[in-house]
Amino acid sequence: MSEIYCENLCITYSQKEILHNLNIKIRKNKITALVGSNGSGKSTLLKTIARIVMPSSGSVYLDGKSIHRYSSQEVAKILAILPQSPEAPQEFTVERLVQYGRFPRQSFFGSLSPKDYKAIDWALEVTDMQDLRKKRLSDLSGGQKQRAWIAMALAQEGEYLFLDEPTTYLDMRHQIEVLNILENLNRTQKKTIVMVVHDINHAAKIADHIIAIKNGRILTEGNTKQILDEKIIEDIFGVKGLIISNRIDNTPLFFPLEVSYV
Ligand SMILES: Nc1ncnc2c1ncn2[C@@H]1O[C@H](COP(=O)(O)OP(=O)(O)OP(=O)(O)O)[C@@H](O)[C@H]1O
Repeated sequence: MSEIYCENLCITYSQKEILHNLNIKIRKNKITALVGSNGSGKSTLLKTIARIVMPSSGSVYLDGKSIHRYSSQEVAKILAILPQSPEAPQEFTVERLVQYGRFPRQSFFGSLSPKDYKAIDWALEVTDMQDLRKKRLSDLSGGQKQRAWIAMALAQEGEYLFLDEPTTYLDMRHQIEVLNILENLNRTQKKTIVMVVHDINHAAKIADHIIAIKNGRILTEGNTKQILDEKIIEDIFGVKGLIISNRIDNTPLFFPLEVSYV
């Protein structure tokens, strides 16, 4: 199992430092949620860990070597990233999209092997997309589309799955559906998942570890019980509210009340 961590990570855009000196170790076989207000640097952090953005100083290490010294194909065999608004030609079928997930593993001749077909079938099965595999992306609902993209990322068969706001734009039912798929993937396949999530209750529902980013720094990190705290959430999001208890399993939930101006 590969190991990913970052040391003294700084990111600069147009001479402005966005992320300042971050040290993070990704917990293997766990779900980590990155939370924080708009513009705090969550997506930038996710993209840097996934080798898409180059740090201005510090490094992301994959098995002890800077991730930026691996080829993109080597990295793609280990991690798959689903960006915030992925795009593909709308006439693509689900199957065709998912096939692209096999790209880093395909032979020089680019033809799909029985192993590729097996991985594609598995990814469609896990995301409950088998019946929709011949449908065009243009004919899918938002929730189905998101599942198709998750299937594509899964077909890569990496140990790590990085997702940027996978539940955004989905209605409540589809949000829960996607969270359940991710939770199952982690619990049954031991996938290590790192996801940017806006809804703190979603993070609390499935994450083993929550990292709160504020102004490009780690404000705090911990498990659900440690982070689901009225003062901490006010600090992260600038919102006052109440921690209430889910009467089914007593897990904490945050109920927002008002904007905090402190
Ligand atoms: N390519 C870019 N060039 C210049 N500045 C950028 C670029 N991408 C992001 N930024 C800036 O970096 C900061 C962090 O952005 P980022 O998208 O990482 O935040 P975020 O926490 O993911 O926000 P959101 O929750 O709104 O998606 C913001 O101020 C943003 O404007």
